[in-house]
Amino acid sequence: MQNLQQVAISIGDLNGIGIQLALENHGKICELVKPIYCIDRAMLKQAASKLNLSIPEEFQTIEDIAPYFEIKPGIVSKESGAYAYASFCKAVELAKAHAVDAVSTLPIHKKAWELAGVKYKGHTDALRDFFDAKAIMMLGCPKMYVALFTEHIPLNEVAKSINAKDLTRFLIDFYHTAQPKNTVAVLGLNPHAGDEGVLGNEETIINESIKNAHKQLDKHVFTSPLVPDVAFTPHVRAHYTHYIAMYHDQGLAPLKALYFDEGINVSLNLPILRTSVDHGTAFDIAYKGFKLNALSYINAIRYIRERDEK
Ligand SMILES: NC(=O)C1=CN([C@@H]2O[C@H](COP(=O)(O)OP(=O)(O)OC[C@H]3O[C@@H](n4cnc5c(N)ncnc54)[C@H](O)[C@@H]3O)[C@@H](O)[C@H]2O)C=CC1
Ligand SMILES: NCC(=O)COP(=O)(O)O
Repeated sequence: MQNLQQVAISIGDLNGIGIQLALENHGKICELVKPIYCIDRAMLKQAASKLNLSIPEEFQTIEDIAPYFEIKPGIVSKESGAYAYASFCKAVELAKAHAVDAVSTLPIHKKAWELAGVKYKGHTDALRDFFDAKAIMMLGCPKMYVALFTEHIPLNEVAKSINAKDLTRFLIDFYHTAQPKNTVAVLGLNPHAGDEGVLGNEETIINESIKNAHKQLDKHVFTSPLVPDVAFTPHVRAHYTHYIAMYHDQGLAPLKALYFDEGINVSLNLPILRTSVDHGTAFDIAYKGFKLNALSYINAIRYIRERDEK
């Protein structure tokens, strides 16, 4: 039998659903990889007891992640934010030291990170800084992946963030790291992709970036800016597996409408492999005995396994 890869799993916000996913799916995860959970035993026991779940055998944990605190299901808290961040940092530390082959992250709450004084909006943002690399956030599944040119910024900053230098670099990095086999659909920004300048001009910059990228790659990879409200209709989707969106909800609203259950989040263009679930902390259903959908979590781990097999 093939040696399984070791994967550090950061435990996410312990007031949310991540720990239930980890406990309930340990058996399935162990068929794919060897997981190491970045959580102290005492915190694990507290969570398992609150969930009324037993701790599976050979559930490998790590001590001294962060101070013990009382789990408060569904509550945004500084303590839980600090623990989630420390757990993520431990997972990255293991990957940096080559003690694991990859990292997979359970969901964190952005406000809890902020309350804990964490300066990053999310994992991707932090990884960019940790590795001084231009990480690319891509979510999806083999039927449809969407990479985000801008992500966790306010909407009123999107248009001014679109410039040819950064977008050209992004397109080239995306091509090298996502390795798309087919033409990649690039979205315009404005309604009707600007309608030849009637409704905005950012498409001129997007077009220029696409041309620059084609020249530097010496191949034709990307479409011209597509009309965003048409780009995800079934007959257009039939032509593409990879999309590039100019902002978060332009890409993720259609993706999650179509593939929320099975989708994952992958950080491209980094020296380590990091995947994640595509959903958040789901505080509304945490510790309430709800049956969770675990497909995103399992697929996030499966992606790591399949990358190893390639
Ligand atoms: N990978 C990560 O760390 C991510 C973190 N977040 C963060 O999570 C927090 C909460 O985000 P929301 O917008 O409320 O989205 P959410 O994904 O936590 O919840 C949206 C809806 O989907 C349901 N849901 C989510 N995952 C589920 C699962 N596995 N099984 C069954 N139902 C599930 C929830 O109950 C809720 O009704 C925010 O701070 C957000 O930024 C959001 C996405 C990814
Ligand atoms: N919308 C994706 C999300 O919020 C997760 O971001 P990250 O934590 O993977 O950077």
